[in-house]
Amino acid sequence: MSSKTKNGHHGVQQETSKNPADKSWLAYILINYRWVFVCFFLLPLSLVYDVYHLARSWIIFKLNSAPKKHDERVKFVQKQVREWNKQGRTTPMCTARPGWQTISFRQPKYKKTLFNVKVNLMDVLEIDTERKTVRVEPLVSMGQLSATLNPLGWTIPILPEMDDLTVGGLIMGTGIETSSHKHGLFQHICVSFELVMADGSVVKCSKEENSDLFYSIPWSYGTLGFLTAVEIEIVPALQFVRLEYTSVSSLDEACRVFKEETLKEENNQFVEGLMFNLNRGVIMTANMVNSAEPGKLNVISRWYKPWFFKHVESFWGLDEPQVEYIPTRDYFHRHSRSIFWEIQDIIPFGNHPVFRYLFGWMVPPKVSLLKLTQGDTVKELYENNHFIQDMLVPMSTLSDALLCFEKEVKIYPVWLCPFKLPMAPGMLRSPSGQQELYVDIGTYGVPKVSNFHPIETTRRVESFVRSVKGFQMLYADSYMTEDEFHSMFDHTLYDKMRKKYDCDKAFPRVYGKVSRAARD
Ligand SMILES: Cc1cc2nc3c(=O)[nH]c(=O)nc-3n(C[C@H](O)[C@H](O)[C@H](O)COP(=O)(O)OP(=O)(O)OC[C@H]3O[C@@H](n4cnc5c(N)ncnc54)[C@H](O)[C@@H]3O)c2cc1C
Ligand SMILES: NC(=O)C1=CN([C@@H]2O[C@H](COP(=O)(O)OP(=O)(O)OC[C@H]3O[C@@H](n4cnc5c(N)ncnc54)[C@H](OP(=O)(O)O)[C@@H]3O)[C@@H](O)[C@H]2O)C=CC1
Ligand SMILES: CC(C)=CCC[C@@H](C)[C@H]1CC[C@H]2C3=C(CC[C@]12C)[C@@]1(C)CC[C@H](O)C[C@@H]1CC3
Repeated sequence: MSSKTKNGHHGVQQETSKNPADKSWLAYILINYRWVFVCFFLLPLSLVYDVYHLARSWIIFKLNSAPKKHDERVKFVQKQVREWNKQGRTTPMCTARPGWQTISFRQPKYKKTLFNVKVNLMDVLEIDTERKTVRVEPLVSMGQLSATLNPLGWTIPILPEMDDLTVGGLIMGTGIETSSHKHGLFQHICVSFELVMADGSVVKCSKEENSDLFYSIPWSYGTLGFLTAVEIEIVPALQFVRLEYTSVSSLDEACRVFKEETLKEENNQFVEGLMFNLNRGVIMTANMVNSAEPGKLNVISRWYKPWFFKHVESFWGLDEPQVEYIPTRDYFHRHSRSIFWEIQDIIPFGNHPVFRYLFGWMVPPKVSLLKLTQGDTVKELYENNHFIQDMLVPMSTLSDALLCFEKEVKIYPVWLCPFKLPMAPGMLRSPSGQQELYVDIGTYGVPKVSNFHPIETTRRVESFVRSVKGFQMLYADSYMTEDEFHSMFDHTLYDKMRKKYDCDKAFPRVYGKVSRAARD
């Protein structure tokens, strides 16, 4: 199992076995037997939560109440902001969405002290097949959106894979998927935003209207205004994805094949890599198709199917590329069931066929519920023995970046996802001023190096990323100083918009929200 430490212990057990005397029996049980709580309590609860949400969306969709209610809901957001103005603008604002519900790694501390504004807008508003757009409210999740669009034969061009990611979070933060080499980041498929600003007014922006505001919203983390609706591009969705797995056996080969496949933009709608160690990986390329070759269909969402990353690993070492067909929606959410590979630290036997056949239909536990119930002991354990980061680096530095991660954390699998960074104003400026090819390197798990230190190691990795003109995804822990943060992200347009829309007293700055100090 990838989470075994150097000396062979499971990551979650490492802490207790090192210092058994330090831990009370309760802590020991909480850490080593978290699976008992997860399997018998969280899994059924997650299921109930999902069924409730699905039923609610379906009823609203069928009753068509969402479009009519939208204006009313926006007025409620405006009312709260006007109230805040009346009260003398004393404490800055943030959304009232509780920290445990978010996918971001930490529970934001600032939620307890800032003025909380309820932005409970969670419905698909309109699908316009003529203009090829879908209009949604910010709490619409990726699972909800794919369930709505796919049966109608549509999808958004970039569908980040975890079901519970929300449109608002993906715009105010960022979103990426294996189609990003063609379409860019989530922000690049957005057509327009509707926001409630600090003075309570509603402002719409797009490339044509209030374009400065439009370009400064992505990565602003809710510090320019409250998002109330978004128009996103849609593209036709075919029934299946034809997936080709190519095994690579050295770092050079991995980087070469990954780059070549990414550059074949017209041939490959989706490109992804999983490295199982520095010299062993599988590069996947995929395209949507309408039919599957007989005997090659693999419905990976079925409850008894193995975790997707394990399935991918089984292709390593094969001489010829292997082909299979996966239903499109299953492909989009292929890493949801195993929370990438994080589930193996939570339910260590979760990929065993007996478990899959008996209980696989309840998996995964919801990230939000895991966060809510983790308690201080497990939180500390993750803090000290775990590393969750996505670093966006230029494709030309992929090999160096993988070497850096090997030296600093040695966590595998490593997720590789290419994306194009178009030339556009905003926080994420391409250093050359031209469109550039980047790659997201995702590392989630227990470090296998002896000198891992959560702060120092992360700071060294952050420093490497800055040195190659890369960017850190900010849902995870960032230990950069404010100056370092400013050297990574271009704040020029952001500062201009903060001034224009009088945000200083209204919202914290981005750094104030994403730095480790602002999070529990
Ligand atoms: C969430 C939602 C938003 C809507 N927004 C608008 C709107 O902005 N303007 C407007 O004129 N009508 C809107 N409608 C009404 C929709 O166009 C009617 O429900 C449609 O005319 C139903 O036609 P049907 O019975 O032939 O299709 P059905 O066979 O009932 O439609 C197939 C599926 O597509 C869904 N659907 C169809 N059209 C839309 C749409 N435009 N947006 C979202 N889902 C759709 C249906 O709810 C159904 O689930 C919306 C409906 C819903 C559920
Ligand atoms: N494949 C991918 O791309 C993946 C992306 N992620 C990351 O996860 C995060 C998204 O998680 P999610 O739980 O959806 O979002 P979060 O609730 O974590 O929100 C992220 C930020 O967006 C702000 N925000 C959200 N909605 C609004 C709104 N309506 N108006 C103003 N600000 C808003 C939040 O502000 P506030 O603090 O005020 O609540 C917060 O600062 C992103 O940071 C993303 O990068 C994680 C996994 C995979
Ligand atoms: C694909 C991209 C860009 C990112 C994927 C990141 C995710 C793998 C992580 C984002 C938040 C993480 C959390 C956990 C696992 C890994 C993420 C989903 C936990 C569920 C791990 C167990 C802890 O008790 C709670 C964590 C919450 C956040």
